[in-house]
Amino acid sequence: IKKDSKKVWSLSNFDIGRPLGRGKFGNVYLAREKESKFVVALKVLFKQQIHESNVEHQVRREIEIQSHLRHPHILRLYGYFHDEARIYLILEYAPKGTLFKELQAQPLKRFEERQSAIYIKSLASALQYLHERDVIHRDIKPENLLLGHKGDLKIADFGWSVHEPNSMRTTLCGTLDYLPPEMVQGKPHTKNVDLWSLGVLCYELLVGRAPFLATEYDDTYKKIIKVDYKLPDHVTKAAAHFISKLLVSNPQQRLPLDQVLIHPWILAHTQ
Ligand SMILES: Cn1ncc2ncnc(NCCc3cnc(NC(=O)Nc4cccc(C(F)(F)F)c4)s3)c21
Repeated sequence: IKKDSKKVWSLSNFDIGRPLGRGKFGNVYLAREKESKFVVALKVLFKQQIHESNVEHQVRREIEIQSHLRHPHILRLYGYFHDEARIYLILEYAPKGTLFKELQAQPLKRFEERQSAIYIKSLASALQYLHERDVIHRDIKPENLLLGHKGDLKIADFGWSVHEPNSMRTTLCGTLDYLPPEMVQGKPHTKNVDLWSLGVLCYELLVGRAPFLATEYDDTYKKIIKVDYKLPDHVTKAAAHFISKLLVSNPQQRLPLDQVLIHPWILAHTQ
């Protein structure tokens, strides 16, 4: 969006298209800015629900953090506006949708090692950019990873991102699947939580399900604390080694991002 970022936007500046996704706080729609014909995604958040869930501070922080980020693998937040009932986020449109949808579309519901390594490398470089700015994403999962028109990965939804270091304040809701031991135990946590999630994501891309999946909430809890996961036989030794360096209970012992980017499994599949 070329206009100066101080511009005050309103709904009348946009033609609204089809829904792209539905969320707890509101839906996201394809939209086109009328003057420039620039296509965006418009995420609508209902103030009532935001207020009831006491996450106003998170929306403000998301806007503050993401509007200053510029990286090829981070979805742009171009701006925002609000009316009496809703907050609108003006987002970069990702034509190939979520990685979650792409994963479901795979014949075996999982990716080959090469494709998985390409996604993981893109994500690791985006996380390196965030961590250099002391930003922790904290919500890395296939639903929050989008694909550009070339199938290139983009991290989205900074609704849970914070500046490091941090101790959990807002009660967690939704799936535990991606949370590291220190967060499920409500301990203060650092950017190393994103390294754990990178390992969980790598497992899910290669296997087709999350490593600590369980039917009961507290079974997942127990498996996370014990780092209790198994890898199917089709996963190569190099991939298994890579995952084992990230799914480590002690946050300090997780493979740092600069090592992730030169791990033999990543180098073998991406040049
Ligand atoms: C599905 N899809 N397909 C193509 C496509 N192209 C672009 N975007 C899409 N989807 C939207 C992706 C998002 C980006 N940023 C978000 N941010 C957010 O959702 N923030 C947010 C929400 C609820 C509560 C809170 C908080 F803080 F109050 F807790 C914060 S959602 C697309």
